This record gives sequence, structure tokens and C-alpha cells, in this order.
Amino acid sequence: MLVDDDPALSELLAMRLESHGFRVTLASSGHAALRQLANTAIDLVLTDLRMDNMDGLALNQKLQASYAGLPVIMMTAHGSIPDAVDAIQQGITAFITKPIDSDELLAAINKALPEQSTSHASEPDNFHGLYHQSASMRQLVQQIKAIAPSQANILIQGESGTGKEVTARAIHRASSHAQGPFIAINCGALPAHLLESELFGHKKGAFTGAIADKQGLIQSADQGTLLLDEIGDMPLDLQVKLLRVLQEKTVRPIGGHQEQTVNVRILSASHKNIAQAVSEGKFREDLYYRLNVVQLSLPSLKERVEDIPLLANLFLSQLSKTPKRLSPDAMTALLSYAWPGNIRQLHNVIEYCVAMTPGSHISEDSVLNALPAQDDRQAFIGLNDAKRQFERDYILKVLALCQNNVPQAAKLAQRNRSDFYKLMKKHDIQ
Ligand SMILES: Nc1ncnc2c1ncn2[C@@H]1O[C@H](COP(=O)(O)OP(=O)(O)OP(=O)(O)O)[C@@H](O)[C@H]1O
Repeated sequence: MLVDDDPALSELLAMRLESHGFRVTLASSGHAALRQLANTAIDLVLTDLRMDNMDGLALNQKLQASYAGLPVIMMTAHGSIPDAVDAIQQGITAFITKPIDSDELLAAINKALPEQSTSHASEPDNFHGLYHQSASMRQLVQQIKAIAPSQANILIQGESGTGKEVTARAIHRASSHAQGPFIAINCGALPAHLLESELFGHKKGAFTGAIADKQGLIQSADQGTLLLDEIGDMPLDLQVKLLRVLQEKTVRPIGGHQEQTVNVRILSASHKNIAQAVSEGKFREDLYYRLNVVQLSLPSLKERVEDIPLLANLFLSQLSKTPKRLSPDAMTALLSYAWPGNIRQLHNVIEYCVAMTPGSHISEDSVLNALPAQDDRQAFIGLNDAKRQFERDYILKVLALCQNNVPQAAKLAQRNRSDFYKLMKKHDIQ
């Protein structure tokens, strides 16, 4: 909480702090600060010393009385720092002199904040529309931040609905091509001849039906970014043409005679394993290396359950005109599900729940109704089932190792023979 009776200065300082990831609540006086504190969870108070009615020291006294241990940093003009001993006795955590030096302020805040402050450390991140909270996505975003400004072509791999297009847009926005267009094309959605003309364009009369010149998407994306989605579905002969674009940085429309220079950042995406397609001869190795200068792998939603509450609440706020909340049981149901359709499926489930819930509370039943068949629901099995499953797999593995020789398998599993037979019977293993 930033307490200062100078609104212009407060706004400026709040902006600076927010750019460093802090959530800032403003209060224009000591009294306003105390009122707001009664309803808001605050980790630290940054207050001006000189304020009308209640100055910083008086505010600090009240804070120490009602919120013992709450760190307070005092901002003072040069030469107005009260006696240091007096200040320490009053429990003030630090003094910062005006004009405020950002580094000094950040150092003081970081020193004063408890390790896991509630409103800063758990704050969800949004990197150009790519919302995330899980450690794996934070790591991926660090990777994106490092490579986005370069010209490197990037291959984004991930299951369907994991956010490959959202990621590509975020890369575009963080790149030097951000002022140019972002164009995406799904290479699997069009027959080969149409895909070729969409990508490279054509000249009038180049083929039956080519009644006018048409600019291709590669050229339309000049100075910007082109996302080739489902690149694994691109036919081999088009792969050769694309390779030329990447090597020469020129494009020639179908039926054209002149090469046109283009400056396009090429991003590609696929839910298929392209390395495997290369080994199977379905994808050109030379093109793979050109596209895959950097590879990003998006984890499935099941592998980053920490993102589920954040994304569910985000979609809820986007899709519902009135405020709605998921009940704790409804959230547990979302967390327990396997999400084969990943974030797109989560979006659809929340959309269904919003449409089916006139009130403000989304129930577990509403979530369960939105999820497909019971069998697929459980990503998490209970401990007892997990133990049983492990025991069965273990016995099968030991038997396989011993080529179904039961006495030998029993010995390896450190069980006597009759115990081992009992276990086999329990798991219906012949
Ligand atoms: N991190 C995210 N934050 C917010 N919304 C997301 C995020 N990731 C995905 N989405 C949303 O999920 C949906 C699917 O995302 P997207 O189209 O990028 O997935 P995809 O991997 O490209 O899917 P496909 O392989 O089927 O083309 C979209 O509605 C998108 O807005």
C-alpha cells in the first residue's frame, strides 16, 4: 500500500512498482489507509512522512498497534529523517529519501517483505496473453523472452489445445517484428494446391480459376511473423518451396517469373513429433533444421495443474457478464480431470458452466455435467488404486524378467513362493 497525499507522485511510483511485478493499492491519507487496510490484505506499507491531519509517524503508530509486524517504509524529504533511535523504537522498517531512487526502494522493499508475501509471490503472470503460474510455464516464458527478440525460427511443439498459437502471438509481440502483421495458417486444413496458392500467391492465368493476381500469405506477412500451424501436414513438394523461401528470403508466386524479397519471421507449430516424421521420411530433414533453430515444448495441462485455477478464473471473468465463482468442489473436479483437450477444453467447459449457471456459484455438478464420460474423468486415482496398480505392474514386470518362472520371480521380489502365488491370484495373473 502506497500512502501519499500527492496523487501525481503516487501514480508515478505505483507504475514503477507495478512494472516490477508488485500489486499496489493507493491511499491518499493516513485515515484512508487505515480504512482500506481493514478490507484488504497488505504485505507492506510505503508511506510519506509529511501529510496533513495524520503524518507518517502517526500512521505508523496506529499500524503498529493494530497490525503488529506489518513492514512500514517511510519516504522523507532530505534532512527530515527523525532520530534513528527514535525511528527504530517506533518500529519503522526503513527510510527512503526523496527523490526516490528505484533501486534503493526495490532493495528496501525486497528486504522488508516476508519471503512468501501473498499479493506478490503468487501473482499470476501474463506474458502478452500467455497466462501462466506453473513453474514449467514460467521457465518456458523465460526461454521465450530470451529468444523472441532474435530472428531465429522457432518450432512450437505441444498437444492440441495447449496454447501453441497463443505462444506464437506472444513471441511476435515480444519481437522486433511486433509492428508488422501476425498471420497464421493451418497447413493441415487445405488441400495441397490451395495451400500452395495461399502461401506463395499466384499470377493471373497461372491455373484454371486464377482470374486475378493474388498475393500469398508469406508476402502479406512481410516485416511481421508467419505461423505455419500443423507444419507436419505440409506436403513434401511444398516443403521444398518453403525451404527456398527460408534460404533465399525470397518468394515467387505460382506462374510468376520474379522473386520478391521478404523479411518474415517464421514460426511453426505441430502436435505431431516432427523429429519422428523426419525419421519416417515424411518430413524433409533440411527444412526441419531450418524451422527448428529453437524448439519450445508446451506441457499438457495435466502436467501443469497449477495453471488450472488461474485459467478457469480467467475464462470465467471473460465469459460471464456477471461475477461468478467456482465452488471448492467444482474446482477440485477441474483439478482432478485429465484434460485430453487441454486449455481449449477447459475454456469450453467453463463456457458451458457459465451458460448453465444463472446464479453466482458454479457447482461441482455443473462441472461434472460438462465433462465427457465418467471413465475419462480421473487424472488422479486414489492412493489405494494407485498401490494396487503398482503392485500388479510390478508382478508382471518381475515375471517377465524371469520369463514367467514363478519360483525365480518370487525370489527376486523377496517373497516366499506361496505369498507370490497369492499376489498373482489377487491380481488375476495366470
Ligand atoms: N496460457 C494461456 N492463457 C490464456 N489462454 C490460453 C492459454 N493457452 C491457451 N489458451 C486458450 O486456449 C485455446 C487454445 O489455444 P491455442 O489455439 O493457442 O492452442 P493450440 O495448441 O494452437 O491448439 P491446436 O493445436 O488445436 O491448434 C484458445 O482459446 C486460447 O486462447
